[in-house]
Amino acid sequence: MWQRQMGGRVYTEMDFDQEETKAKLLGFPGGSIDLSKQESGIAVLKINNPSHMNAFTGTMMVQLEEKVSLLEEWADGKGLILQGAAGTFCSGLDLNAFKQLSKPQDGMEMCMFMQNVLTRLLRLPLISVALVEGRALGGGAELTTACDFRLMAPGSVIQFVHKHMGVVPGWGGAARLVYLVGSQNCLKLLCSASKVDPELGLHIRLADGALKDPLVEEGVGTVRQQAEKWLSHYTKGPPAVIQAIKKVTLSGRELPLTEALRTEREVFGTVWGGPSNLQALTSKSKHK
Ligand SMILES: CC[C@H](C(=O)O)C(=O)SCCNC(=O)CCNC(=O)[C@H](O)C(C)(C)COP(=O)(O)OP(=O)(O)OC[C@H]1O[C@@H](n2cnc3c(N)ncnc32)[C@H](O)[C@@H]1OP(=O)(O)O
Repeated sequence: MWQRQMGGRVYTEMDFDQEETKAKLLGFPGGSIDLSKQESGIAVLKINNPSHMNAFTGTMMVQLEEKVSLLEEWADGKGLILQGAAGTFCSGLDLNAFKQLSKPQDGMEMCMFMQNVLTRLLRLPLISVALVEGRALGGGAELTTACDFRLMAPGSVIQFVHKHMGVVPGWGGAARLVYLVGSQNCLKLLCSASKVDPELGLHIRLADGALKDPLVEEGVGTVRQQAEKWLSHYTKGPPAVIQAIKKVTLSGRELPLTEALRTEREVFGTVWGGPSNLQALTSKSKHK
């Protein structure tokens, strides 16, 4: 159950032919998703298509799936920052691809593919942060909700513009948004397609932090440095323990209580009597 719920995807081969969808998506090229893993255990995933405000092409969807697979296997990983290239987050689906995927069946297959990938992204045993600079529009706004936390840079905007496009979120963004801000705020954001700036983001709890402007406040570091510092408060310690914390949090969030409790026991068993636990006991640590 744990493997199926936590590691698994939403849709299986019974629902759609993932390989056929991948092949179709690769027909919409442009941009890339770049992964860099740091020794600190923090990785950065970069959405890279700056000439189109980091719009998401089919190739980028396939590359995101590949990079998520690599991160699932990263034993030393603790944290992840999702960032757009060139000072902006992501302007959503590449509208050129949209023109060619406009049949409902094509749209649903793309949604199934993206829901699988973004669910796996959210379920990574890493503490993940979307670093929002510039704009996160449409599918880009949905992407921000596939991370554990959102940090907003000065002047940044998250906007669920779907209504203006005559659609609703399809990459799982509505389901995750309800979880984050509640159904009342979700309805308001989707029905108004209004802009969420850092102040509003903090108010409705879509954002977990507002970053400082390095051009205005001296010595605060770039927004990326600020995000790394923010994340480092939550990733101090050995990877096995940080990953275990993410797993018990996810199981509490996703599973019925009895299953969540069983999962918690299993995860507990992976750290109890482990090196960090024994070291803490022998050093008689005090929590003053
Ligand atoms: C589930 C997916 C979801 C849905 O189905 O609803 C979507 O994500 S749909 C896409 C939602 N996003 C948009 O509609 C974005 C539309 N674009 C804009 O609003 C503006 O381009 C903006 C605000 C992102 C940037 O405006 P600015 O004036 O700063 O720059 P430009 O408009 O000149 O943009 C530069 C360059 O980028 C191209 N661009 C921007 N976004 C997209 C996109 N989503 N797809 C394809 N191309 C995009 C824009 O056309 C310009 O290209 P150029 O060749 O220079 O004209």
